[in-house]
Amino acid sequence: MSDEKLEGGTGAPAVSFEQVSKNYGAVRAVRELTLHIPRGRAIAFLGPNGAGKSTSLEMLLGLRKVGSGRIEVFGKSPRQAMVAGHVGAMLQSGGLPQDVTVREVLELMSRLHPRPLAVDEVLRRANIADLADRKADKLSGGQTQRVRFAIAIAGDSDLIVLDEPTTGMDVENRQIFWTAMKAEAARGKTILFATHYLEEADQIADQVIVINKGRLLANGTSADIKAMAGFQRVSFRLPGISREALIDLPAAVTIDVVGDRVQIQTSDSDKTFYALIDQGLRPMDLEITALGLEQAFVAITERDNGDDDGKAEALTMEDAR
Ligand SMILES: Nc1ncnc2c1ncn2[C@@H]1O[C@H](COP(=O)(O)OP(=O)(O)OP(=O)(O)O)[C@@H](O)[C@H]1O
Repeated sequence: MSDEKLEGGTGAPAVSFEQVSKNYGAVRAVRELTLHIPRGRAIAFLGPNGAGKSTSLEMLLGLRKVGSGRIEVFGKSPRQAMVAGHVGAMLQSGGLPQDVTVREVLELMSRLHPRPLAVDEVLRRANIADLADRKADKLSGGQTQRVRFAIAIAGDSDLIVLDEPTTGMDVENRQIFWTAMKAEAARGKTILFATHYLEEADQIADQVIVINKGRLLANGTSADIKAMAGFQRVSFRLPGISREALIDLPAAVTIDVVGDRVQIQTSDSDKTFYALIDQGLRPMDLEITALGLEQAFVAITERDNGDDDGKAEALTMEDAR
């Protein structure tokens, strides 16, 4: 069987996880994770520290054994997909070799791939032509990250996996990096990236996957995730109010009362606001703000952490619509 093409069947998703679990002793790092990632999209993989992102990505790359369940990459096992050159990766840690230039590093790495890009093309795509003749071990943290991204794309792979690629980059390096990454996505590559920079995920990702405590919490567009969390925050002052008096407000997702300050996350701020008025209440210093992805992420993970029956119900795109 030739590995030149994606024989997993043209319909096979880029990545599928079926009921995947992984324990480290007593730590349940990944729990019954089922995911399907279509081809040609940029997907943000989000979760708080310790949620199981790196473990999932390492299993997907064939670097860590799957505990139970099944992972397929273009219809193949992770290892087969790796060997066939379908996957390029940039992991969280990993330095660059000493005493060689960036160009030499890329030449070396290209030899590991069955169908590498020309090194000049990699330098161009990763926007690091200016670093080509610099010694690889003498670069700044942000420059090192950009060279590591170049290594990830050097094989012209169909799937590019990036684990917190912009850690340590300043704003300028991050912008250069995301421009290069978006260009790869525009070439039809599937890009799966874990990040803690949620604003960037919001701008760049076609699809957002959120995991918490090793389980799938949400899977949809950025707008879907915001809708799941409650789209807006209504905040006002109302002296003497109790949380109990507000508990039946329509569309309210969470209600917090601290002193005379009330904060409500709502999926429909008009409905919530008019219900307040209908109850004869007169809120003061009213503010209505849209939730960003970061606030939505915090809201859904906090809600899940407060869910003490231990069972998370994954929210999907269908739920949000
Ligand atoms: N090699 C290991 N041995 C034991 N426990 C581990 C190991 N690697 C990870 N863990 C634990 O498994 C859980 C998931 O860790 P993982 O690194 O996959 O999470 P993460 O979402 O990538 O976190 P972060 O955002 O902090 O990088 C955590 O509780 C972590 O402490």
